[in-house]
Amino acid sequence: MTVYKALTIAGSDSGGGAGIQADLKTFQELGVYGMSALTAVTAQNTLGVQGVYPIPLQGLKEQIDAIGHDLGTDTVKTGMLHSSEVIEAVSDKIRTYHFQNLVVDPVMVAKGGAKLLQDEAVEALISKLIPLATVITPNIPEAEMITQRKINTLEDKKEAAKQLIDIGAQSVVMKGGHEETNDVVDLFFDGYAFLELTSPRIQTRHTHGTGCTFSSAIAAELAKGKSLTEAVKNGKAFIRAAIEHPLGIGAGHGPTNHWAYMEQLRGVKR
Ligand SMILES: Nc1ncnc2c1ncn2[C@@H]1O[C@H](COP(=O)(O)OP(=O)(O)O)[C@@H](O)[C@H]1O
Ligand SMILES: Cc1ncc(COP(=O)(O)O)c(N)n1
Repeated sequence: MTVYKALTIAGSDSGGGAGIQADLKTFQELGVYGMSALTAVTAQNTLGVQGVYPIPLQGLKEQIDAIGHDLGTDTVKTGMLHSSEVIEAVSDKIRTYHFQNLVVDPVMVAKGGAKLLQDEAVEALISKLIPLATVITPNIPEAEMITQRKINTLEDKKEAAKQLIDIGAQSVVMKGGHEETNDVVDLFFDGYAFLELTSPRIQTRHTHGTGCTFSSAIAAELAKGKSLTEAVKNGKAFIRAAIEHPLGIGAGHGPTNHWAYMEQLRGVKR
C-alpha cells in the first residue's frame, strides 16, 4: 500500500473548525496520512479567539525534526505562523529536509478580527517563506498586505498575482471569499496562464476555517501526485461542498463540513 503523507505547520483551533484540526480532518478525508507541528495553541470557538499561546520555538523545531528524521512527508502546508522567528525557523527546516510541495496559506487575521500574525512578520514571509512556496493561497486582504497594493478589479488581482510570482512563489491562488460578487472567483496563476475558478457564492455565516480547509485540500492532492492545476480544482470542489453543507454548530461563524465532499462522491446522505 502506498501511503501519502502531509505535514501541517499551523496553530491549534480548540473549536476544531480551522487550524491544524481543519487540516488533519481534510488530509484524512482525502486519503492522506496527516502529521502536525504546532506553532501556537489558540482558545477559540465559533464566536472568536479568546487566547493565543505560542509554542516555544525550540518545541516547534523539534516537532519538525521529529518528522524530518523519521517519517518524511510528501507535502507541507503552513497556516498560522504567528511571528517572524517562527517563519524563519520553519523556512530553515523546510530547506534542511528538502521538503517538496509547499502550500503557504499566509494566515494573518481570524474571521472574527483577531491577529494571528504579527505585522512585522510580513517581511519575513516575503523574504523567507514565499520564495519556497509551490503555491501560495492569500485571500484579498492578505494579498494586499503582502503586495502593498489595493485590489478591487480582476486586473488588480492579476497584477498582485504576478508580484507574488516575482517574490518567488511558483504559483498563486488568490481567493475571492472576501469579495461581494455573486460568484466566488479564485484566481489561479502559475506564472504563465491565469485560470478563474468560479462557483456560486453561498449565503452562509459558517465560513470558519474555509482558507485552512482549502489549502489543506490542495496540499493533500499534491501529496497524491496530482498536478498543481488538478490539485487546485479538487481543492475548490472540496471547500465548495464543505461550505454548501454546513454542520450548523456553534452560535457564531460555524465550521465547514469536512465530510461533505467525500460523501458527495460516494453518494452518501447524512
Ligand atoms: N460564501 C462562499 N461561498 C462559496 N465559496 C466560498 C465562500 N466563502 C469562501 N469561499 C471559498 O473558500 C475558500 C477560502 O476563501 P476565503 O474566504 O477568501 O479565504 P480565507 O478563509 O483565507 O479568508 C476559497 O476557495 C473561496 O472560494
Ligand atoms: C489556529 C487558526 N489558524 C487559522 C485560522 C484562520 O481561519 P480561516 O481559515 O477561517 O481564515 C484560525 N481562525 N485559527
